Amino acid sequence: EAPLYKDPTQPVEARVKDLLSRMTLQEKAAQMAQIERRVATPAALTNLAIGSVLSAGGSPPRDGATAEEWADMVDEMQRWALASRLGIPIIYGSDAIHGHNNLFGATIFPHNVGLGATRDRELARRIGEVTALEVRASGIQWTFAPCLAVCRDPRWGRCFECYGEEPEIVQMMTSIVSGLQGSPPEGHHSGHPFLAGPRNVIACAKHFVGDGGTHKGINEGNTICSYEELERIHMSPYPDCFNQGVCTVMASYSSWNGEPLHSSHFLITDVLKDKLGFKGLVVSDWEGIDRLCKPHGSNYRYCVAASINAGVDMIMVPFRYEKFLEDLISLVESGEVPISRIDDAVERILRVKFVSGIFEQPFSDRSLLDVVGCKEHRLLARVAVRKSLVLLKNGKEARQPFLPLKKNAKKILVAGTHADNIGYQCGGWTITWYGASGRITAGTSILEAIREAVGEETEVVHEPNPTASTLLQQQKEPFSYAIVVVGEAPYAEMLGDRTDLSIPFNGHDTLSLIAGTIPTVALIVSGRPLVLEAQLLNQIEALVAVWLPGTEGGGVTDCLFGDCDFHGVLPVSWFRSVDQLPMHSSIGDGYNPLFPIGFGLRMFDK
Ligand SMILES: OC[C@@H]1[C@@H](O)[C@H](O)[C@@H](O)c2nc(-c3ccccc3)cn21
Repeated sequence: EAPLYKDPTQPVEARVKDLLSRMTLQEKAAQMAQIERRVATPAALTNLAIGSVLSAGGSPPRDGATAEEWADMVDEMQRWALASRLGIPIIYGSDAIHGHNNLFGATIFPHNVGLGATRDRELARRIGEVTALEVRASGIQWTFAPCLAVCRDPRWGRCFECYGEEPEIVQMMTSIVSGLQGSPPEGHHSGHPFLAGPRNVIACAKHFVGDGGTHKGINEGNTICSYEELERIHMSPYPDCFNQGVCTVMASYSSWNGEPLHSSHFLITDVLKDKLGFKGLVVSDWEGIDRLCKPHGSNYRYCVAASINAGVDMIMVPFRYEKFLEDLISLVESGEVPISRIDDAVERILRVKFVSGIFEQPFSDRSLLDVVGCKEHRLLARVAVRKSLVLLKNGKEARQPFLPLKKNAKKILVAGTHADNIGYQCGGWTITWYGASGRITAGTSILEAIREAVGEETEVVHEPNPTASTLLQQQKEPFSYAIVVVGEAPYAEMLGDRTDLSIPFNGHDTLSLIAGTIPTVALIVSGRPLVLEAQLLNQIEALVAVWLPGTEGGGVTDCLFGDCDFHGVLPVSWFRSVDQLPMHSSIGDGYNPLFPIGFGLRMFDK
C-alpha cells in the first residue's frame, strides 16, 4: 500500500520522519538546493530531485508571459519532480513583493514604504490575500515576502522595500503574512509553519537580521550595534511573523559586527531556531553563500560548510547546483558537516512542503487565471494608494488650503518626468529586477487619472520637461494650477544606494520653474524622502509624498480632487539634508527633520 508519507491523514511530523528515513544522502542534499528556472531540467528535477526552483526578478517563461504560460511552466517542472524516485514535489518561489510583480498584467500595489504610511494592518492583510491569489494563478506557491527590514538610513537602495524606520511600524504591517498564508487557528504554536490552503502562498520573512541597519545604508553592508539593539530594532518583527506561522525565513546578505549572517551560527541557530523557536526553513539569499569568500564564489566548499553548519537549510544556489551537491556530499562524507545538520535541514524543508499541501495538490489551479489584474484587485490597490499618500503641505496660509483641486478648471498644466510613466510609479521589482521607464505593464498613470478626473471642459496640457516657453502660455490663457510630478527612476538593491538624495532629472529646477509662475502642487514619486530646499517649499502651494504607488494612479487623483481625504503619515523621517543621516526620533532634541516621522496633514477633518 502507499508509503506512510503519502498518506495525508497522517500527522505532518510522522510523514516527515517516514520520508526522511527513505532518502539517500544524495536526495537529502538535492532537497537543500534551490535553482533558477533557466537551469531547471528534467535531469535536475527527476534524477537529482532538486528541492526548489525560483524565478529571479524579471525571469518569466518568456517576456510578457501570461499567467497561463507561467502555470504551464511550473506544472511541467512539477511533473519532472513527481517522476523522481520518491516523488517529492518542488516548491516554486518568486519575489511577489508588491503584488505579483514578475507577472505582466498583475495588480501592482504600492511598495512597502507607502504601505507603512497607511499604518493599516487590515489593508496589509488584504493585500497579502489578493497577492496570494495572483501568485497562485501563475502556479507559483512561494513568495519571498515580506521584507521586514527596518530602514535606519534612506541612502540604502532598498529603503522602498521597508515599511518604515521604526520596528513598531514594521511589526504592524506583518499582518500581510496572514493574508499571504491564511490565518492560523487559535493556539497555533508560534514558530511552526502554517498554510491555510491552495489559494494561499508560502511567505518568507526577510532578510534575517539587521539588513536595514548597515553602516551608512550600504547594501549588503555591516550592521554595527549591540545585541540588545539588534534584537530591539531589527529582530522584533520576526516573532510577529512566527506567531502567524510564517513558513520560511531568508538570511541577510549583510553582516552583524563583521560576521556575515549567512555564516552566523549564533544568529541563525542559537537565536532564530533555538531561542525564537522557528521551525520552518531558512533559505539563503541569491549566491548568498558565494559572498562569504573573496573573490566571490572562491573556496566554495568552505562557503557551503560555513552556511550549512550555521543553520541555513536551503541554498539559493542558483546556477552551479552540481558543484553545490558535490561539495555538500563530500563535506558530509568527511564529517565536516554532520548528518544530523542535514537531517535537521531536510526535516524543515519537508515540514514546509507537507504543511503547504503541495503533496496533495502539486499542480496549479487554472480556475484562478482570470483573477490576475481583475477590477476588484485593482480597486484594492487604488484604496491602498489613497491611504499611502502623505500630505506634507496644503496652502501657504493655514486658512487657505490649496487642495482639493477643482475638477472644472478651464486649463491646467501637468508637468514633470513622472506624470505619465507607469514604470516610474511602480519602481523596482516590477516586470524586471530593477524596473524600467514607460508602459511596462497594464495600469493607469497619474496623467491618465487626471484626465479621467477632470471635466470635459478642462484643457489638460502635459509637459514632461517644461521650459520657460511653457510659461509663455500663462500670459495668453493662464493655467488655473499646475500638478508637477517628479521623483526617482526605478532601482533595486545596490543600484539604489545613493549618498546624494536630490530629486533626479533636475526635478528641483522643474518645480521651481513652474511654481514661480503657476500655483503648483508638487507630487514626489520616490522610494524614500528626497532633498527639498526651503525656498522651493515656500514657492509651492501643496506637497504630497506619493512614494511608489504601483499601477493604480487613480488613487492619487482620488485625494488630489477631494473624492477622498489624505490619510497617510510618514513612516520615515523626511530629512533636510543627507548630512543629518542617519537620523531618528530616538535621538531626542537633536532630531531636526523637515517633517518628522508620523507627520501627515488632512484636507477635511481637522
Ligand atoms: O530574487 C531572489 C532574491 C530576493 O528575494 C532577495 O530579497 C534579494 O536580496 C535578491 N537579490 C537577488 C539578486 C542579486 C544580484 C543579482 C541577481 C539576483 C536575488 N534576490
